[in-house]
Amino acid sequence: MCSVPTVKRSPQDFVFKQELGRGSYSTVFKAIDRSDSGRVYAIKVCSKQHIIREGKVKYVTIEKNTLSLLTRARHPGIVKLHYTFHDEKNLYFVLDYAAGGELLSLLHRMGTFSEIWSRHLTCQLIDAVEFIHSQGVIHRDLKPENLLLSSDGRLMITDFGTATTSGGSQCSSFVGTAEYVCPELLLHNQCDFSSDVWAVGCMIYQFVQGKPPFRGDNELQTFERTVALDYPWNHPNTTPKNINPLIIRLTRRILVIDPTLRPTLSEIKLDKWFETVDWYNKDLLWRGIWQIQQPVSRSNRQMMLCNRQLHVIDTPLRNIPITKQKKKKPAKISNTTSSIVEWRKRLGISVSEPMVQPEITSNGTSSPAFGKPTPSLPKLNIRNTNGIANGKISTPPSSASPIDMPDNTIRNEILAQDSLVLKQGCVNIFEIPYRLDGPDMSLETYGKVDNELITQLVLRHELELKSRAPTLLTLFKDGTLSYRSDNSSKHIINIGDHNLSMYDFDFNERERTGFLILEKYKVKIWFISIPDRPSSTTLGVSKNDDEEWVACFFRARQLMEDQEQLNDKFKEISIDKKAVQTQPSRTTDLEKRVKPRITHSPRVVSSPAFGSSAPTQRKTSATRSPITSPTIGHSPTMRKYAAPQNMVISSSRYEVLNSLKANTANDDASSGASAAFKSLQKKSSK
Ligand SMILES: Nc1ncnc2c1ncn2[C@@H]1O[C@H](COP(=O)(O)OP(=O)(O)OP(=O)(O)O)[C@@H](O)[C@H]1O
Repeated sequence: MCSVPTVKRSPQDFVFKQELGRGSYSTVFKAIDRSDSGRVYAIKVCSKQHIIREGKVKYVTIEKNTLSLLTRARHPGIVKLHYTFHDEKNLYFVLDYAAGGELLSLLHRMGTFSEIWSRHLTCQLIDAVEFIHSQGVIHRDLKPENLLLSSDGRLMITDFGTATTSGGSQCSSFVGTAEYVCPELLLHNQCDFSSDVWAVGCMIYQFVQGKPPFRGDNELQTFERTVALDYPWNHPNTTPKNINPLIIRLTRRILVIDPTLRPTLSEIKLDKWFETVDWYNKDLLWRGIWQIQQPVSRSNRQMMLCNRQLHVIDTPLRNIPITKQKKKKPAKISNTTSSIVEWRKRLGISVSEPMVQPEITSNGTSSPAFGKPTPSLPKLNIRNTNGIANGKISTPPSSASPIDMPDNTIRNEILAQDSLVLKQGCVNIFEIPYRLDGPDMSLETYGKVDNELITQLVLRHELELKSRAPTLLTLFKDGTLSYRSDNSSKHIINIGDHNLSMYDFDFNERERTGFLILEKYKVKIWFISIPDRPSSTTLGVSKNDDEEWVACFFRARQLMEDQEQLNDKFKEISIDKKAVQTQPSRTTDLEKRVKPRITHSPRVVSSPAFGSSAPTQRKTSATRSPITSPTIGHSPTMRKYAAPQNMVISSSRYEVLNSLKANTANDDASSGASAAFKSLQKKSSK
C-alpha cells in the first residue's frame, strides 16, 4: 500500500474548532490550518492508548492505508486523506472537511428524499463505489451514516476502517451494520464486491422510504428479515402506490439472496431508472444536491435551506440543535385519553403533571396570568405562518384548523414577549459587503460558502474593525438582532433566518478576542468583536451579561424552533377544550424551556461588562433600544439554553487545544505517522 505524505505537522499548526463527531476509536474536529491561508479540514484524532486498549489498531491501519490508496487516485466521492501526523498521545488524520454533514441527518430531517434527489445521490453513490471497487477495495460498511456531504451537497464516502482488498474472501469476522449486512455474510460468512451492491440497494430503498428495508426490533430479527428477504416492497400487498415502479423494480433486482444473481454496478447503471443519466458527464453527475431542483413541500424547503445555508460556526446544520427530529415511538392511544393528554404525550410533556401558566408577577405579587382565570392552554408563542423572520404574530384563519386559538389577552402577551431582550452587550461591529465588487448571486455559487474569502475579509479588515467605537448590540426574543447607529437602531438580521450563516473565528468573549461573523445571502457580512477593554461607555444596559453571544444566538434559535415545533403540533392536533379547561395549572419542563420566567417590574440591571460595580438603572425608552416592559430574568432554566451540548464549541475547542498544549512538550511528529502506526502495531501485537 502506498502512504500519504508524511508532513512535519503538529496540532499547533491548526486552530481546532468544534467537534464534528465521534467514532468508535476517534473524535473528529473541524480545524483550520494556520499556515495554509486558513484552509479548513476535518481532523480525526485517535488516542493511541485507546486504540491499543480497545484492539482497534487493525482498523486504524486499514483506514489509513485504504484512504491513502483511494486518495492517490482522486475521486470526488471519497473523503480525501491529505496527510497524517502524530504526537505522543494521538494520531491525526487530516481529511477533507465535509461541511454538509452526514447524509443520514439530512434524511432524518427531510423524512424522505424526492425521486430526483434519490436518483442523483444513487448515481453519485454508484460512481464512487465503482471507483472504490476499481481500486480493488470493498468498503463493507456502506450506509447513510458513512456518506457525508460537501458544502454544496456532493456525496463523500467515508469510514474505511472495515474495508478490505481481498475480494471474494471469507470474512474472518462480522463487519458492517446489521441493517445493511448482506445475506451471504450472514449465511456463508462470505463477502465480495456484490456485498457493497447489496448496501446500495438498501440505501435506494431508504432514500425514498426514509428507513432501511430490513429493520427488526433487535439485530437478530433484522438478520432474520434479511435472509428471508422480508421487507415491505417484497410483499405484494404492501407495495406503495406513490413510488415510481422503476425504483421498486431496481431495488428488487438488487436485493436478492444469491450474490451471483445480483447485478453488478455496471449493469445497474443500465437500468431504466437511470435512462436519462449521462454517466460520462462527471460535472453533471457530481453537482451537489443543492443545485438539483426538486419539488418540495414547505417544510422540506425549510430543511433544505437550513442545511444549505445555516452554517453556524461554519458547520452543517446537524451540529445545531434545532428541529432535531427525534424518532418518536408511535404513541399508544388509549380510548380514555383525551386529545390534549395525547398531544402532551406526543410532545413529551408529562401528563400526570398538569400545566400552569408561567408566573407573571406585578408589584411583587403572583397573579393568575393576565388577570383572568387561567385557561390551561399550553403556553405557546404562535409563530405566524410566514415564518419567524418578520417577528410579527398573525392569527391563522379560523377555518384553518379545529384548534382553539388563544384569545386576545394571550395573543397580546405573546406580542409583548416578542420584544423581550434576550441579550444586550457592548461590541465592535462592522458591516461590509460580502464581495466588494458586488454580490455574486449566481445559482452555482449560491449554495457554496466561500471560507477562504471570509478569511481574507477578516484579515483585511481586522484593524479597521478593532478601531471602531463600541456599540450596543441587542438580541430580541423574536430573533431580531440590531445595533445602535447614529442614535437609531439598525436591524441586522433575524437569528431564525434560514439564510443566515455564522462563522466563528476563535471568538472568545471572555478573553475578548476573535471575531464572530454573520452573513446573509452572501450580500453582507457583519463582523462582531468584543472591545479589547471593558468599556465605561454609557451605551446602555447589558443584559444576560454572563451568557456568551454565541450561546445566546443558539438559545434564541432554539426558542424559535421550539415554538415552531409546538405551533406545528398545535395545528396538527385538535384540542379538546373541555379537557383543557379541567386541567389544573402547573408549569412543565417543556414550557419552562419555551417560556422563561417573566417579570414586569422595571428592573435594575447590573452591568459588570461596563466596569460598573454599582447597579445601573435601566435607561428610559428615549435612549435605550426598543425594549418594552418585560425583561427576562436570569432564571436557572435559562442556563439550559445557554449551552446546548453540541454548541459548546469554544469550550470543547479550548479543551482540545489545552490538552494538546499540555501533551506536546515531547512531541515527535517528525518521525511521521507511518512510524507511529508501525510502533503501534508492534505494541498491540505484544
Ligand atoms: N471529513 C469529515 N468531515 C466532516 N465530518 C466528519 C468527517 N469525518 C467524520 N466526520 C464526522 O465525525 C463522525 C465520526 O467519524 P469517524 O470516522 O471517527 O467515526 P465513524 O466512522 O462514524 O464511526 P466508527 O469509528 O465507529 O466507524 C462521523 O459520524 C461524521 O459525522
